[in-house]
Amino acid sequence: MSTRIAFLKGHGTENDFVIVPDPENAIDLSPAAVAALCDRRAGLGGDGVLHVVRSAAHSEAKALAAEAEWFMDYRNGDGSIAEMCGNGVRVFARYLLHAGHVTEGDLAVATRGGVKKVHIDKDGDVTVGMGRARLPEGDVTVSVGERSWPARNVNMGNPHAVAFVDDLAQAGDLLSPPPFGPASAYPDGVNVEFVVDRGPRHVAMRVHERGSGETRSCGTGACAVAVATARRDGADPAITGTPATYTVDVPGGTLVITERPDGEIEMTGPAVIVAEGEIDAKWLEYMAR
Ligand SMILES: N[C@@H](CCC[C@H](N)C(=O)O)C(=O)O
Repeated sequence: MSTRIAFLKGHGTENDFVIVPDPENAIDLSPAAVAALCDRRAGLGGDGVLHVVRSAAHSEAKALAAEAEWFMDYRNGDGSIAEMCGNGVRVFARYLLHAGHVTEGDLAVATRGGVKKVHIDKDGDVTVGMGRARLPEGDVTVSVGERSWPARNVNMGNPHAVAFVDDLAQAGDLLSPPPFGPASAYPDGVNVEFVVDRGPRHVAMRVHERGSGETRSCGTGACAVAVATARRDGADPAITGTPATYTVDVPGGTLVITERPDGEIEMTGPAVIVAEGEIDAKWLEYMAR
């Protein structure tokens, strides 16, 4: 009899994930296995995988086990590893509630970007403390085809290049082939956001994610956009002493981002579980061969 592997499907503003509960870290999730799960035609389909592991059972999270029982072992759709996924951590928390591992309210989740504090609301929204943004100096340019734009370099634990454009369509129908930031600035690749103004402290963006292609939302990307827009607008909470809140529309919904005077950034938005099921371990083994 073949072994079954449980999975769930979830999304945060349509940034969608295959969730693989694996408390004791017993499943071999090779990059090829992740890519097979995320394949939208031959697999389940997703922008990435949320591998749900007890911190104590994972070499990268053991040291965080006293602070956070669960580790989000996040993988991009192509199987690569990323430091952080903002929508992922909100969907991860929604899964923990769904599975009865936690109750509504506050919890901590271990990630490669450190321990994140999460709040699960009764109304369905999930808020995550994303930490502080770093804004490395240096000129960055992003290009799509023949067009190029200057961009702001923002690090949210993972790298982002934020470009302000006149019209989101300027970046093309589909952000592929990938927009390009100078290789020297991003030796490990970069996520690229294109941004337009919608109103006071209100913007809209499209994103091309490293390791996943164009997605319908990116949480770390929305935070990078909020910070880049605030600085462009001359709003720096560390100087003004007042929080700056931006509404960021993404193709898959809306995220609300607040940067506080101490630099800490909070992101709020929906996180949904849409399905659950099982796959045959032999199928995964075959696809990952
Ligand atoms: N969609 C995510 C970001 C996932 C990681 C990114 N593709 C990277 O490689 O840095 C989010 O919601 O933040």
